[in-house]
Amino acid sequence: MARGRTRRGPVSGIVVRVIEIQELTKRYGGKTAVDGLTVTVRPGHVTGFLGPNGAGKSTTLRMIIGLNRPTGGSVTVQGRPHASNPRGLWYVGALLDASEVHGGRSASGHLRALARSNDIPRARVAEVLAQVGLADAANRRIGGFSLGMKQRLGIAAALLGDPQVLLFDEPFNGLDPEGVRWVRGLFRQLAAEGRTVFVSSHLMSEMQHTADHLVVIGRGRLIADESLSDFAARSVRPTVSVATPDAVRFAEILREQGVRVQSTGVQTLEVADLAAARVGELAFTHRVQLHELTTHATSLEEAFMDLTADSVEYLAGDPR
Ligand SMILES: Nc1ncnc2c1ncn2[C@@H]1O[C@H](COP(=O)(O)OP(=O)(O)OP(=O)(O)O)[C@@H](O)[C@H]1O
Repeated sequence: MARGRTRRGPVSGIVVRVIEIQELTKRYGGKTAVDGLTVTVRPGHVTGFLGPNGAGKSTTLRMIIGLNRPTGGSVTVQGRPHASNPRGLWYVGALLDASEVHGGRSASGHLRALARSNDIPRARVAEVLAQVGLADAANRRIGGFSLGMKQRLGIAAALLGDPQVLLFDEPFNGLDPEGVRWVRGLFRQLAAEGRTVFVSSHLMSEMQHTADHLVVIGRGRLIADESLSDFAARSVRPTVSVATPDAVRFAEILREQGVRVQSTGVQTLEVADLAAARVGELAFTHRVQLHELTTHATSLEEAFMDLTADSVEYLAGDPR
């Protein structure tokens, strides 16, 4: 934080960094984009906000900062509706749509305008441009920026007011692998500083290396709100692939033990909920010859797709 600044929280002397979402609903005509969502997003974590396309993530983020007005329910940041916070960027920094910037302006001109309208010291502009790696592009027109550079500029704008609450909508779009690694490190650092970091994505593969807590929605409704490790423990079940010339008999033996078995080919089986060592022991006891015994873990991405399968709005057609 810039020297000499004092943070004026909503309650004198106390900084509340939490986002409280209560029964939040947004309808567009007959379409319900967000449907009675209740979630608390806490400080000190990177919270991943996951859901398939059209699940209502962007609409929720826009309602958090008062850009969209809820049809029902409420959302408060640091104890009050954000739209009523004067000098908003001191409280909440948000990267929503990185392409929504004036292409004719320079990067530093864009940030200077934001700083001016939010009463933020001008010195912060150079600080945040350096922080996101755009110091050399400070005077270049945004219109010539790549999508990745626009994302970095959007992140710089979010950091400008040194806020305790940060929202990022699909921040990895357009970033190269080095950019992705950098953003992950930045989010972890911001959370370690005790800030609230809420990051939307429709890809679990992006979130599993970024977030430590997950909020999953589908069709505007809450599906899961738990730590990444709890989600993984609950949903990632190892399966064991078995290849044997005696597949039919071995499947019977396993079923007699109460084990779930599926035939995956003439000589192959997939065994659920039983460790490979135990499968091997049973084969040995019953003199079943094994050609292969391999453990697979379902990926978190598969678990996420299973979880949200009923809420996917846009399914690709059969490519025949
Ligand atoms: N201004 C609007 N007018 C009408 N419908 C809208 C509007 N904004 C969003 N919607 C609809 O609300 C639903 C939720 O959209 P939203 O953009 O919040 O989803 P999302 O989870 O952010 O999706 P994505 O990952 O594709 O960005 C979608 O069905 C969308 O078509």
